[in-house]
Amino acid sequence: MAENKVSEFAETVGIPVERLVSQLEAAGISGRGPEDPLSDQDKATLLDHLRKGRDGGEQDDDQSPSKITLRRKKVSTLKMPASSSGSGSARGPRQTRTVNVEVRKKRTYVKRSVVEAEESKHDVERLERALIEDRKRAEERARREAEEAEARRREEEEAARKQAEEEAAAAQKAQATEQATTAEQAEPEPEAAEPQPDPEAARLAKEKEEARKREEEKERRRLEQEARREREAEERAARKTGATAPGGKGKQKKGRDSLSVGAGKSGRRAGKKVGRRGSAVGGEAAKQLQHGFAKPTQPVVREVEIPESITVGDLAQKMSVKAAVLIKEMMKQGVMATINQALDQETAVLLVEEMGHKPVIVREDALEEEVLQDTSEAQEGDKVSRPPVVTVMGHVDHGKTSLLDNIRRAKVADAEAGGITQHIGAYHVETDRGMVTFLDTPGHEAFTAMRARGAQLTDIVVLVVAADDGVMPQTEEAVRHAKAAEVPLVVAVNKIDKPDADPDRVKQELSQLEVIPEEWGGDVQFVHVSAKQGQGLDDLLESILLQSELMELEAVADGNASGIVLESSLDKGRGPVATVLVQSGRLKKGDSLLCGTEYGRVRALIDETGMRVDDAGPSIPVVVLGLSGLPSAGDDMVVVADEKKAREVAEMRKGRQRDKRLAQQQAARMENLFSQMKEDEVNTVNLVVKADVQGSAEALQQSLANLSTDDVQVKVVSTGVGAINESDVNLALASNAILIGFNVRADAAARRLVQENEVDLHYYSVIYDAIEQVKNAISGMLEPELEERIIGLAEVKDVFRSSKLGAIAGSLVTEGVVRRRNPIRVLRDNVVIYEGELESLRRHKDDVTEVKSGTECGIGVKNYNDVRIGDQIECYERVEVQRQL
Ligand SMILES: Nc1nc2c(ncn2[C@@H]2O[C@H](COP(=O)(O)OP(=O)(O)OP(=O)(O)O)[C@@H](O)[C@H]2O)c(=O)[nH]1
Repeated sequence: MAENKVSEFAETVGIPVERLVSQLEAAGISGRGPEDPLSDQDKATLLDHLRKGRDGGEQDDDQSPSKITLRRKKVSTLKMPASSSGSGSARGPRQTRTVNVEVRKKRTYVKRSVVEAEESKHDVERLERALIEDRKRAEERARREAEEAEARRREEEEAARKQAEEEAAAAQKAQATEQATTAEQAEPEPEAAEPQPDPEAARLAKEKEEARKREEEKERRRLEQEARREREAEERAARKTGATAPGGKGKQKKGRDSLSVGAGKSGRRAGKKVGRRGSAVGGEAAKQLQHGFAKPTQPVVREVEIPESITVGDLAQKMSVKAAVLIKEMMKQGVMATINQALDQETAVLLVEEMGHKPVIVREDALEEEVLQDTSEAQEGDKVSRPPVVTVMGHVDHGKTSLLDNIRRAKVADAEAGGITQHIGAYHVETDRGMVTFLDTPGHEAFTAMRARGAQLTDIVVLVVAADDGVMPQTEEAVRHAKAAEVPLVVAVNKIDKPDADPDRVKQELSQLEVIPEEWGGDVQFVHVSAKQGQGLDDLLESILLQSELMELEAVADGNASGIVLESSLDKGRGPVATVLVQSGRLKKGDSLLCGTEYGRVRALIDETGMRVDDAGPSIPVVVLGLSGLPSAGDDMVVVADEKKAREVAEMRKGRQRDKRLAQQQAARMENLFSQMKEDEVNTVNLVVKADVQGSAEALQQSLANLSTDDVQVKVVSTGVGAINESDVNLALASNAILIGFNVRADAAARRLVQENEVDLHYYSVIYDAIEQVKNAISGMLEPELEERIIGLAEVKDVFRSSKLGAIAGSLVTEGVVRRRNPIRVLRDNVVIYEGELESLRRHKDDVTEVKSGTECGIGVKNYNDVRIGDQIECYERVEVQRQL
């Protein structure tokens, strides 16, 4: 920038070129000729060097004399003859005079360095002057450039402002029309969303303009600061190159403060920079501002990704609106929500559309679908016929367990408490005619629970009806459930061995439920059996297989297996154990499994007889070892090629389940609130259920919840598998619930807690008992009903009028007893014409409390004198009757 040649600079400074060159050499800038360029940096280095030289010279003076003066004195004698004039001759001979001559000489010797220092001092002064001039010129130039840049910037700003105003006005018009349709949606700036008159737009533009100016001023200051920092850095660098004489530090600093070559240079550069950048920034800013202003005038349509569940707060954030705005929008739609409330995908999509954005549904189950797709593809192959899966249903004690037991040729019924089927499992039996798989369920509860989860397992329902008992409530329910699931029935008319067995009655009663026997023209096979004696069982199996043939049940027998989880439990030694029913493909040892929210590799397969097997084909139930946790009954089971993917899907499902549970809890809380507000009359029985296996827990939950009536709500707060522990007791305490242990007991700690807090704990080993007892408990909670009972009736035979007592009906008690204190009704032709109470009851002028049938009496009715001969007076009482469910 301020570079010039050495010769030019020597001329400016006013010293010979040779001296400047030698000074440069001495300052460490060697190899410079008169025509070589000299940079500002070089000048600064030279100046520093010279200053040091000067300062160093001064210091030398103090230590040794800079000059020596020598003085020399020479004295000589000169004899001169006296003068010969008249007066002196008369007295004596001729005389000589002696003259002393003193010659003095003085010489001063000056040290060479002092001379040089003197010269250097002059040089420094000259150089400083030159550099000051130089800097002044540079500053002047920078100032001019900055002014020019500022002028340019102003022009551009003016142009930008005008353009922005024009655009604002145009956008304002456009928005006014748009306002009508988009209202206040999708506008991040509320003020921009409102229609405004033109002056308002101008004001806004002005405000924007001012904001922009402030911004630019800030930018300018930043650039200046940057320049200053740069300058200082350069100075520091310059100082480093010449910093050798510590003695001169203080002065050097002073000099640096007063004069800086770097400052001039940087200042100019900074000036230019500001100018250049300033104008550039000004231009950009203008563009940005044009854009920034125009932005809110149009609705910003965002693509909003919506997962399966999202909170109100998160959704608002995705749309770049405040949560309050979204909540307001929801209120408009009639939904009251809080910021943390979870919304399902459907609702979220509606809201996003409502607010003018584009919903993008995030398919979290893409991976899941891919995994399942792989399995179904791996199952492709020829379908072969498969064994039917049978569920046995029927009324309690009609012989379901005995039947299954007999078919299986195992003594299950005897081993079980109460002789009632408890474990929900499955087993398959081989017959001469083929294979049949039986689901060992306690009735229709588990069947329905499975169906509720979308798991259609059962191909055929065997309806057990005791021939001596006929169709009972649970028989009817079973029929209803089977029909709802469109599963064909085979009726086993059981206990045919009993003397009072009446199979025709069974047929009759079932046909009323539209279960018509084949021999009566229907399509249902009726088989007479005796589970106890094993009679007719082959016929039953044959009928089942016949039915299954009609249904042409088929499945792919090879490839990756898929099926349904029947039950699961935690085995101390073996970890999570799950019974699965293979529906398609072949499940093998070593397969990677995905089971609901669990995954794993099949470590072992065990059949219903406890034997280890290598694989299991369609319709075969098998116990699987090696899962990560306990899947739920009804969960899908699939074999996947990639265990890692299975794990990912399982984790994802768990997360989804958690979200769903949270959403449900939220809903439940609100529901509770509302229901409490609305019907504080409703009593609630809370239950905490723990059972030995998942299936029993679910069956209990279902059955108990079904006991709910309009007056009493039965809520199963929690169900679980395993012993009752402290946390269960705490939960029961917190929710004021009754604890139910089904085939499980409380551990020591839990027992202590139960005793301390007097928690209601009941153990059961028969589902029916559990249900009955809860039912009784609920009955106790029902508000007793008030029932009216007529206790006596009297016929009016005559009417006496007394001034004191009014009308007195002379009556004969025809039925029961008429009591003085009980309420009465007056009936005329069996129609109630008055309702009230007795004023007086007399017999032979004596007041009595009651009059029995066949006795005459005088009855005075309070506040009623219109009693007539022939009327009847009915006496009744109100009694509380405990209601039953
Ligand atoms: N005489 C006779 N008794 C039978 C027959 N089948 C079952 N029983 C008896 O009926 C009672 C109930 O039989 P279960 O098999 O336990 O009845 P269930 O339907 O399984 O009962 P839950 O599991 O409680 O639903 C038992 O005492 C059996 O011995 C039969 O064919 N003849």
